[in-house]
Parts: sequence; structure tokens; C-alpha cells
Amino acid sequence: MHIGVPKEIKNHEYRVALTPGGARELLARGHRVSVEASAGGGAGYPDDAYREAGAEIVDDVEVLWREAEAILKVKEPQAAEVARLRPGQILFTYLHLAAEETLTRGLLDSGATCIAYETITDAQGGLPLLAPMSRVAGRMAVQAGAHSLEKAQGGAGILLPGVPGVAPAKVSVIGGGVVGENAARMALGLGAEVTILDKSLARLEVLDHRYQGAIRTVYSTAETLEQAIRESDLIVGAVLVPGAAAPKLITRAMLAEMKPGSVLVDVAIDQGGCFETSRPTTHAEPSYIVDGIVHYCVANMPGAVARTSTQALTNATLPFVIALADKGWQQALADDAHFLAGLNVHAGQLTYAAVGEAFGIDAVAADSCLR
Ligand SMILES: NC(=O)C1=CN([C@@H]2O[C@H](COP(=O)(O)OP(=O)(O)OC[C@H]3O[C@@H](n4cnc5c(N)ncnc54)[C@H](O)[C@@H]3O)[C@@H](O)[C@H]2O)C=CC1
Ligand SMILES: CC(=O)C(=O)O
Ligand SMILES: [Mg+2]
Repeated sequence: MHIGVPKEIKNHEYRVALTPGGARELLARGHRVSVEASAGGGAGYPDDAYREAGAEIVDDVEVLWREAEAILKVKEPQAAEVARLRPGQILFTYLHLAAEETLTRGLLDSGATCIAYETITDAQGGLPLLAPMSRVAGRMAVQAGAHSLEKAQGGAGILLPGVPGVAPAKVSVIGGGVVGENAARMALGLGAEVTILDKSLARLEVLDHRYQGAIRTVYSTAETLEQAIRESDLIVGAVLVPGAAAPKLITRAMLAEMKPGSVLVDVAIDQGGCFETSRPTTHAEPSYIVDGIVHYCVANMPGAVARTSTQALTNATLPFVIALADKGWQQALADDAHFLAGLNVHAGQLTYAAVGEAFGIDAVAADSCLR
């Protein structure tokens, strides 16, 4: 199969969808890999590293998109990229469609087959292609939150660990999945007082056992959320209902209950955000203030640590890319129900129910596209 890897064009997105090592694995299996010139530069992979692996470097992005059978990306396609997709072409990347109606309709109109990293499942009930970036974003969320608490960013001027004689900050993490656990671990390591709220008792039990009480676990209800809002200096939004738009857990009215200069880091922003006042921001201007509360809502947090993230992403995606290339998309998805869960759009049809629900579009069963 001919696989094309374009340079990412989202604001301050420095990741690339394939490392030279990943390209080498595909080439060894007889596939063709084309990489757009300088696509890996931001992640520390010069064009020569891809050439040495045997890949072709393509200067003209239009040629790359026109000739490749499958396009491998990191972020959801931007408008210029949607326009380049063609019927029958495969797109394999993060899509987060439930947060983006225009993108959803654009992909439907393209006629392409679009497989989302973030809805692929595994036998343990996890999301194996979202997890590596969730680990990165969870860890970064506390760095971002700590920075946002500084006065110059509009924060309350609080140091997360405090100092001897001054109490540490209170950090609440809403959603104790991969992002939430990684954020809580970082906050704990920095000496903050950490609470995780989740709707899943089973998940809270795992976390309680793992951290032996060092992290408080609280079942998430309207009442416990209100208490967290009143007490916290930093709140990390990390909930997910896979493939669906994030529930709005903190409304604008509730901001009035927070301490002035407190910080909301909405990691769930790529699924639309879990705070009513969240709107997607970029690494160029990551935060803004509403009613005295600092909001950090960067939708591609891992792009800022592109080297680490690119390696972690390729580690997770490569087995799926190999299956796709070796077998073709229909056979690869027919052989693996977890991979099939990644199919969001095929030949003008929506194949993911939660996205359909977000926009009132009828969805068909993904396996109906395999016949
Ligand atoms: N902004 C960024 O750069 C990035 C954003 N993300 C996003 O972070 C979000 C979280 O991802 P993961 O941690 O991997 O998901 P996950 O599935 O591992 O965890 C989500 C957790 O939320 C809990 N939850 C669901 N609804 C809830 C509710 N109403 N109240 C409390 N808890 C609730 C679930 O029980 C689960 O434990 C996703 O939207 C993901 O796309 C991930 C990576 C990068
Ligand atoms: C998951 C995601 O949206 C990201 O890594 O940017
Ligand atoms: Mg987005």
C-alpha cells in the first residue's frame, strides 16, 4: 500500500504521524511510504532520517495527497486537508468528530474512509490509540495549571506545593481515566492536595488501591462537584464518553462559586470541553479569563512535546497501520472488532452512532460497510 504522511498544519502542531523507525517497518513489508518535506522536523526527525529508512520525501503536498492510498496524520484534518481527500482514500488520524459538525459533514462529502484513532478499543475496555496522548496531556495539564496559577497569567498567585508553613494548593481532577490519573500523579508528585472525581466506582476503587489513599477519590455527583468547585485552586477536566460530545459539568453560573484566580484546565476540549465556558485555544494563546477564572483549553496539548509524543503515538498506531497496509482496510477491520470501532465515516455514510447523535445525522452500523 502507498502511505502518505503530510506535515501537520494545525497551530503549533509539531508531531508527525510516523517516525523513521515506523516507516522502516512498513517499507520492510513491501509498502511504499511518502513523507512531506520537513514533516518530521518539529519532532526532531530530519528528511534524511526518512530517506535513510527508505521513504520518499515529497515536496508538493498536493502530489502527496493525490497519490497516496492512505493518509496517516496526527490531528483532525484542517479545511485545506478535507478539500484534498478523495473518494476511496483512507484517512487514519485523530478525528474527534462529535465536537466538529463542519468537519463531520466535510468528511462525509469527501467520500473517503475515515478511521479515528480515538475510538479504537481494546479487550480491557481501554482506548489504546488515545491512551498515549492522554498520558502526555494528563501530565502536561498540571504543568499548564501550575503556570496558569501565576499572577502574570491572571491566576491567584498560588504555588502548587506551598512551602513549609503554607498549605499546598487543592487540585481536583474530574474524570479519573488515563488523563485524570496522569494529572493526579503529577499533582501529587508536586505536593498538592489531590482529589479525583469520577462516575465509575470501579475506576475509583482501582485508583484508591493504587495510590493507597494519597489521592482522595470521590464519587462525582452535583453535590460533590459543587464542593470541589468551591475548594479547588486548580480543576482539571478529564471526562470522556467515547466518541461523544463531553458533558458540560461546570456551568458559567458555577464559576461564581470558585475562588478568584482559580484555574480550569479543560483537557476534554477536543471532545467539545466539559466546562460551559471552555472554547478551544492554541499553544500560541493557550488561556483566557472568564469571570475571574483562568481557562486553559488547548486541543492539541501533546503537540508541544512533539518528540516524546511522536514516539509514543507511533508505538501505539504502528500495529494498526501495518494491519491496514498488509490486508487493506476492509479485511483489517473485519478481522478485528476493536479496529472496526475506529471507523467513523465511509463513502458518505456516518458509521459512529455517538457522532450521529451529536448532530442529528443517521449513522449506519460500521460492519455494514464491510459487506
Ligand atoms: N486536549 C488534548 O490535547 C488532549 C485531550 N484528550 C482528551 O481527554 C479526554 C479524557 O481522555 P482519557 O482520560 O483518555 O479518557 P478515559 O476514557 O481514560 O477516562 C475518562 C473518564 O471519565 C469518566 N467520566 C465520564 N463521564 C463522567 C462524568 N460525567 N463525571 C465524572 N467522570 C466521568 C469515566 O468514568 C472515565 O474514568 C478525552 O476527551 C480525550 O480526547 C486526550 C489527549 C490530548
Ligand atoms: C488526542 C488528541 O487530540 C491529541 O493528541 O492532540
Ligand atoms: Mg479539534
